[in-house]
Amino acid sequence: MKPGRVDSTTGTQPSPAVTPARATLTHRLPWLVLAVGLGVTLLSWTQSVSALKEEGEHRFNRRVDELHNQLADRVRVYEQVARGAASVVTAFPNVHRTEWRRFVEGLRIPERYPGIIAVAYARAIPASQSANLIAAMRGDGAEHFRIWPENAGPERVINIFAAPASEGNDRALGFDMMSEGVRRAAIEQARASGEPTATRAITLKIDENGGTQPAFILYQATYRADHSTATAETRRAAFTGVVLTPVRVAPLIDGLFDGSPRDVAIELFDTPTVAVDAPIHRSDPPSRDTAAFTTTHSLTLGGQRWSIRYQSRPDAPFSGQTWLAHATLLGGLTLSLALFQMTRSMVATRARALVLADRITESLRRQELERHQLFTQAPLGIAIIDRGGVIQDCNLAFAQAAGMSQTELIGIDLQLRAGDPATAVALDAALQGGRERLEIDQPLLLGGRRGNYSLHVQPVTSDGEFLFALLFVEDVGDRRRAEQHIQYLAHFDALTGLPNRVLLFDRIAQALKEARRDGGKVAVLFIDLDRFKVINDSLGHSFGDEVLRLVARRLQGVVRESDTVGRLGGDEFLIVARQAKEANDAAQVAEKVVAQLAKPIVVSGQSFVVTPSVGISLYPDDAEDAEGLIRCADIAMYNAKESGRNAYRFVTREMGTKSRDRMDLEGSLRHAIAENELFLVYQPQVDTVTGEIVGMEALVRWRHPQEGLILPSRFLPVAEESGLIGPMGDWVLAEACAQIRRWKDRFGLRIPVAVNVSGAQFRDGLLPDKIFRLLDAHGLAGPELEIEVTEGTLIENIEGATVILNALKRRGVLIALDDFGTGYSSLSYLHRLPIDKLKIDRSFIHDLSLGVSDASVPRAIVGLGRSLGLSVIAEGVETEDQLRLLRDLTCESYQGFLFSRPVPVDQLEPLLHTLANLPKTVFTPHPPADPASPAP
Ligand SMILES: Nc1nc2c(ncn2[C@@H]2O[C@H](COP(=O)(O)O[C@H]3[C@@H](O)[C@H](n4cnc5c(=O)[nH]c(N)nc54)O[C@@H]3COP(=O)(O)O)[C@@H](O)[C@H]2O)c(=O)[nH]1
Repeated sequence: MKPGRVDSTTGTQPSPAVTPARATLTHRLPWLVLAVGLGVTLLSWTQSVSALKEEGEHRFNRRVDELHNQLADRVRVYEQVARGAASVVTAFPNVHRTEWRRFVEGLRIPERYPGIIAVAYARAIPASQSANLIAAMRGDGAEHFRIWPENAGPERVINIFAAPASEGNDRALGFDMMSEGVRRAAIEQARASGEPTATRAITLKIDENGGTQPAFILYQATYRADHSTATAETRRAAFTGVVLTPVRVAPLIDGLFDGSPRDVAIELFDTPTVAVDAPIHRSDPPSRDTAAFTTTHSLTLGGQRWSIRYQSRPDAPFSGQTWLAHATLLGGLTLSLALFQMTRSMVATRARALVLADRITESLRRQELERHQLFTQAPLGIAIIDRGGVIQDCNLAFAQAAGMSQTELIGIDLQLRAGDPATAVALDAALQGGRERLEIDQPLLLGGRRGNYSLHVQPVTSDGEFLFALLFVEDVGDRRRAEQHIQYLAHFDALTGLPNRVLLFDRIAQALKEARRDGGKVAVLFIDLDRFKVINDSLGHSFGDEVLRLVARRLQGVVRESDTVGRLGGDEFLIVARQAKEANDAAQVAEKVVAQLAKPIVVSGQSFVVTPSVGISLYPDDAEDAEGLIRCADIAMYNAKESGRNAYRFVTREMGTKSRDRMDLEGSLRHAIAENELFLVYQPQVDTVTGEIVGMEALVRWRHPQEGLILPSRFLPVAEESGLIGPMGDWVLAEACAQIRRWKDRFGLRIPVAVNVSGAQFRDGLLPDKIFRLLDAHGLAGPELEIEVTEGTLIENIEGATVILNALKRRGVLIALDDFGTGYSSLSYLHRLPIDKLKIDRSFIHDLSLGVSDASVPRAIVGLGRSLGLSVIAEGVETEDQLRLLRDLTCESYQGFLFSRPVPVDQLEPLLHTLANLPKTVFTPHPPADPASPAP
């Protein structure tokens, strides 16, 4: 696939999955390994144990052979000893017992023949010769010799010699061997066979008192030398006695281990088999443990067949290196477990790797899809070009920007088709590894459409090797247009299309430069439309906008091309007249302005005249820079307004002073609020019939440290213009609420106190919250306070005013409409607003007394109030005539110098005191001195 092109089929390629069967096998693999490992271990261990056993058995057998042969040899030797001793007796039938002893001692029995107790000789005699034998023996020195047991039988075989000498052997002398069955049987067999013959296991006479010690006696018969011993019969006839060799079994067996390890336990049976489990001798005490190896051999001993059972002792090292088997087992187990763990971890690692691989695949798939989406869906035109500048692929946005189809574009050589040389250069640079960005305003490609494009070329490399380049194309036409629009808005007034303040300053600066160079003059005309606010408020903003557009066109018509007409904002326009040689030139322009605007304007079928007030300033006469010139023209414009409107004025020095005074006043007022120079005076409101005080109006005053008392008519306009009306109004409200609280506390005040609220206070929308906080702070319910607003304030924003007044009304605050009658005659709003009271403007009351009015307006207002359920109060009542007229008109209350001027708190308090003491007080007009109000 070409770089960057995404095949949707690859996008849905399934991720590699592990089949369930394979997963199960993989899962079981560690257990399989463990099983095989354990199997092999068990096998190796069994084989190893069996090999060790075989080897042990072999060793054991060898050892047993060695012991058995040794035993057999001994027995043979003992037989030889018996035979040898018998030969001595045969050769020397009269051998003396001392010679016998010498002979036996010469054999060195204790060292050489373990187990043999003695080598003795017993003579065979008939019982009849017993006395002779006793006599012979005693005669030979054996003084105590006797035959025992006496009279045992006719045939006697009497023990006459026993060596080596010992107490036991001596005790055995005289014993008749034939007296006891086992011995007799053996002697008879020995006599018959002529061969050494052993008894079965017996207890020797010498041991009879010393505990059981198994032993046997080896008999060898002796015969007369001169007699034939060829047959059993002849041997019986030639029989002279027996050489007897008593042998204790224990030393015989123990002797086998002299000089070798005691590694085999031996059990001796005096029977041909070991079926009878009662050995005559055990070399070791019986053990509960089964011996590792056992074998049984037979031994012919003095013609008897004995059995010998050999058993390996537990501590005998026949099995050799048994640890090897254990080591094999242990090693095998360890290896199996290790392999199990290893496989398990390998399987786990593999599983993790598979999951990871799946994730990576999934992530790659997603990336691929994202790339695909990005490429195809991007609003940015993207093309992939190869090293030669040929398009390999492109998205729809690119094709749209190029004005060709994607199919047409693929394969096109961009460098050849670039709409301008800069594009070709950028491409060249990119293909050589650089990076280029440029904006072109040409057809992008042949066949493309003209427009603004931002072109960005990005080479893509891998390990420093160029792969392809990405070409991003963005249609920046909208952006350019937006920039141009912003540029336009920054310098032109959106409503009229005239230069705005910024451009006006620039134009003035240009004109000043020119004037400085040429020594000419520049005139600045500040134009403000008279009473435009009234038009705007009463006829609507779109109407007002249309008026402003028409005025702008007319103003453009009165100036030369080199002059500039601009709009400062609102209804304020500015004309910058270049090359004004003298003031008169400027005056002519101003006259033209006045004349042009004197012509009626028709908007929406309504014809009317908008007059201007024009102020003029001149460079270099009045100011040196744009700001100074505009300020001077503004001052002059005010002067024109003050002097009756629809006129023009040149700025003068006096005007400047007046304006400066205004500025000074603003500074002082700012200071006054902070320094508590403001204070309130209160004017009572009185019932026209009863003369009772029914309310009070709070009016602000300023005690200037130098100028003394300043009235609101002087500082309120400055406060309004400078924005100080906000903090000032807040102060008035706070002070009035605090005073109401004090009066309530001192006099139980029950009448409302009215406070004037300006349009600015109304506009910021925070008024209700501010008032609620004050009421709460002073513990007032709401109806103790009355808010006086003018019609103008309400008309400015009737919707907003409705919200604010409703909020105040909900809290119980009273609302009075001030200066009523002077406004906009649009009374339709009245029934929609929560108003309590109408205040007839004092101009109507004044006119009444002069007789210039027929009281129709006050009458109408009283009627209107009644029909709407509102109370009506007249202000500015100075005379009894006026009061009488008002009473006749049934106007409920009045306010004016007739009753009282606005007075400071201390002067009002005696009245309030009286009010507090009288349930229903009737105040007679009693105007107290008012140092805080001018005389009428
Ligand atoms: N926003 C605020 N406006 C205020 C505040 N205090 C006053 N004002 C407004 O300033 C205007 C001038 O007020 P002021 O100089 O106080 O004059 C008031 C009275 O002194 C005067 N008056 C009262 N009786 C008579 C009279 O018999 N003859 C006569 N010639 N003048 C009289 O009228 C003024 C009260 O007017 P009004 O408020 O419309 O009831 C004036 O518009 C004040 O509203 C303030 O704190 N905030």
